[in-house]
Amino acid sequence: MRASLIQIGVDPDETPESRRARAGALVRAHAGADLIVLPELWPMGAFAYDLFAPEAEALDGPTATAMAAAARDADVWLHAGSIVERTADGDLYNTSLVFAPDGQLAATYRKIHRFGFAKGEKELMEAGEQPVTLAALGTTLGLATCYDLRFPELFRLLVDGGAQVLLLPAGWPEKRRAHWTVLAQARAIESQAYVLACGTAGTHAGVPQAGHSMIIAPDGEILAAAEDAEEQVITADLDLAAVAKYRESFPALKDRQL
Ligand SMILES: O=C(O)CCC(=O)C(=O)O
Repeated sequence: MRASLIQIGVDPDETPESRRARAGALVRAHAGADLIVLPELWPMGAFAYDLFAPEAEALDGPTATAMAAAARDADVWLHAGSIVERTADGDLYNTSLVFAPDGQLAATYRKIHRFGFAKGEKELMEAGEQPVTLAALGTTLGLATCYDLRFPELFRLLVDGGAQVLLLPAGWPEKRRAHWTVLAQARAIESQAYVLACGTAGTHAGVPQAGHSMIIAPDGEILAAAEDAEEQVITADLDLAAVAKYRESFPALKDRQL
């Protein structure tokens, strides 16, 4: 299974509308992949708190519509990163969207751990409550978003739900890049699962982004990595059958006591 991560640049000099068109074109340009992953809150930027309410949209809003069309045109599974979702009640969530190759919305995940200390997401958004896994591509995908990476108990629940490939869109800041690399590798190693961690490039709301997106194997080996925080696409071939074999040969998950 071929996976590509699009580390899209999120800078304030581009409108969300223009970025949506560009993201759609990038997805179409990588139509040879089976699975494409975009970052967290890329339409406006994960730290652009003042744009959360103005850019919030329903699950059939402009980002979802554009990404459904891109998934269909490229004939790929598309984890379209996350949007600020506005519900019918007016609540906001940081919601990830996964589209099937026919353009149908196959899964949504509302970020459980909100980032921002007492401000940002904590102040402006509601917390999701439900871990999400979905069957796709002959495996099980587990969904998590950015700050969730710091909470291994969520990843245990995803593994218990059958996840063998963990998808993590993010808008991780450069100043904590060391945590990004170590924690993403740790989640892969302890989950004995692939981790596809896709961050953003550029600087928005004055926060330089870490970039350095990674595709990590179940034994922690980094199979592909962005070399910096510039916009780029990274690709790797995943051996899905190898996950069960690896878990069998090194039975750390089976040896859990708690
Ligand atoms: O945990 C961190 O250091 C960054 C998390 C973050 O930026 C986010 O969840 O949006």
